[in-house]
Amino acid sequence: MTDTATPILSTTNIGKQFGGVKALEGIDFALAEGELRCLIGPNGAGKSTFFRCLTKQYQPTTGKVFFRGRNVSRLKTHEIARLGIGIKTQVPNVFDGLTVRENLHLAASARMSGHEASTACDEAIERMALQRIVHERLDRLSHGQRQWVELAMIITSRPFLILLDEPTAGMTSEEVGKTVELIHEINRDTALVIVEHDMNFVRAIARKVTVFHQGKIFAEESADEIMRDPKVGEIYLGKRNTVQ
Ligand SMILES: Nc1ncnc2c1ncn2[C@@H]1O[C@H](COP(=O)(O)OP(=O)(O)OP(=O)(O)O)[C@@H](O)[C@H]1O
Repeated sequence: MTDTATPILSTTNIGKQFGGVKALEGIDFALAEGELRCLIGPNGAGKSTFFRCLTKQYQPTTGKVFFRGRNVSRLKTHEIARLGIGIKTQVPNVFDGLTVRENLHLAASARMSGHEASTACDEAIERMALQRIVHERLDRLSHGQRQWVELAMIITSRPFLILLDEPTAGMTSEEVGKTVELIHEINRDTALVIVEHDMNFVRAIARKVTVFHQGKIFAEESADEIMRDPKVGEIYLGKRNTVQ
């Protein structure tokens, strides 16, 4: 097998049980280098649990997680972050009283020093198009702008892979549109896994989609095929239909 065929991230037989509840069962998942994958599924399907097993917020009950060919099953969140996985959960991870630039500099300084950190901040500001707000305090920004700052903070560490939990939650449709552009920019050199409810966003991202249902992978197809698949419509709506 060549290096390019080795997935950047994979799992074998991931399961998670909460007491008597099997939230996840037998998840075999593989993400190629540079891939952008959306995880979707109806409420309670197991997406968030799987996301948390990947980020190590949860320790899976069964199975293994591999990152760049290395078994990372026993590592903690901060340890996989150090290996080059950027994580954005739904819990804000910014300092409200600091400016955009100061937040970015703090994020970059955790991994690199002086000049290198400044360069990483400049790059992130340009790539996430934050030039106009770089001296604004975080508490003065809109919800969408704060999310973009968090994306910029993640890319200052130049991760190989980014895991995002519902990045467009609470955004206006205009903000969702801009986020699509920013995600595509990030995906030029970084693989991404995105848990997402907003089907317009998933359609716009237009890559392969993994559908969860009742703790298992139900389907794995292109976004277009998923939207047309009546069986996927059925699990969302409880009847034969397509995803809206
Ligand atoms: N901490 C927990 N304790 C007990 N049961 C849990 C816990 N977390 C999740 N579950 C259960 O596991 C199953 C999967 O939940 P999960 O939150 O992963 O689904 P989801 O696809 O992310 O749903 P949503 O879109 O509503 O967030 C559900 O039956 C849920 O009730």
